[in-house]
Amino acid sequence: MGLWEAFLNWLRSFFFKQEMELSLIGLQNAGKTSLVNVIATGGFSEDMIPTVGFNMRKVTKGKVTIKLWDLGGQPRFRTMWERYCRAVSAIVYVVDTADNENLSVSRRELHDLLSKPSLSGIPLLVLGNKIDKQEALSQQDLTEQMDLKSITDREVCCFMISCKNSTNINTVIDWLVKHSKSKS
Ligand SMILES: Nc1nc2c(ncn2[C@@H]2O[C@H](COP(=O)(O)OP(=O)(O)OP(=O)(O)O)[C@@H](O)[C@H]2O)c(=O)[nH]1
Ligand SMILES: [Mg+2]
Repeated sequence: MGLWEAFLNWLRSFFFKQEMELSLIGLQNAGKTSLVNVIATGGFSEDMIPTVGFNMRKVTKGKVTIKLWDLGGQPRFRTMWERYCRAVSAIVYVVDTADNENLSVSRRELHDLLSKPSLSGIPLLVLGNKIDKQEALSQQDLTEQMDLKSITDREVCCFMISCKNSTNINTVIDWLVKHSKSKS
C-alpha cells in the first residue's frame, strides 16, 4: 500500500463505519445468547429461553458494527450451523467449561463444522464460558479436550470468559473488532 493510499484509508476511517458478520456456535446451554446480551447491553440472566432456530442482533462497538448470528445449539438446529458460517469474518464457538459430560460432543461438533470445505480458512475464536463455576476447566484442559492444537488451517484463538461476571468480555470485543478489518 502506497503512502497516499494509506493516508486516504486513514481519512476514510473517520467517515465510514466498518462492518463485520459473526456466527455464534456451540451446544445448547453453552451461553451464546448470554454472550450476545452481555456484549450488547452488559445484562445477564440466569433465566434464559433456549434459542429456537436463530436470532440476529446488530451491535455497534466504536466504529465497528457487528452483525451477530446467534444460533440454536440443540441437536435439531446443528445442521444449519454451516449455512450461517459461510459468509462470516469469524466463527465464535462457545463451550460450557463446567459441563464435563458434553465436552466430547462439543469437540466432535466443532471439528465436524470445521471440516466443511465452505468454511476453510475462517478464523476461529473458542470461548470457554462459565469460569465463575467451581468445576470449570482450566484453559489448558479446555485446549486439550477440544483438541484445538490439531486445527492448523486457520487462525485459532481461545479465551476463558464468564458472561455472569463479565470476565474477559472486553478482550473478546477487542479480538472481534480487530478481525473486522481482515474481511475487506
Ligand atoms: N454460571 C454461569 N451461567 C451462565 C453463564 N453464561 C450463561 N449461563 C447460563 O447458562 C444457561 C444457558 O444460557 P444461554 O445463553 O441461553 O445458552 P445458549 O448457548 O444460547 O443455548 P441455546 O440457545 O439453547 O443454544 C442460562 O441459564 C444462563 O444463565 C456464565 O458465564 N456463568
Ligand atoms: Mg441461545
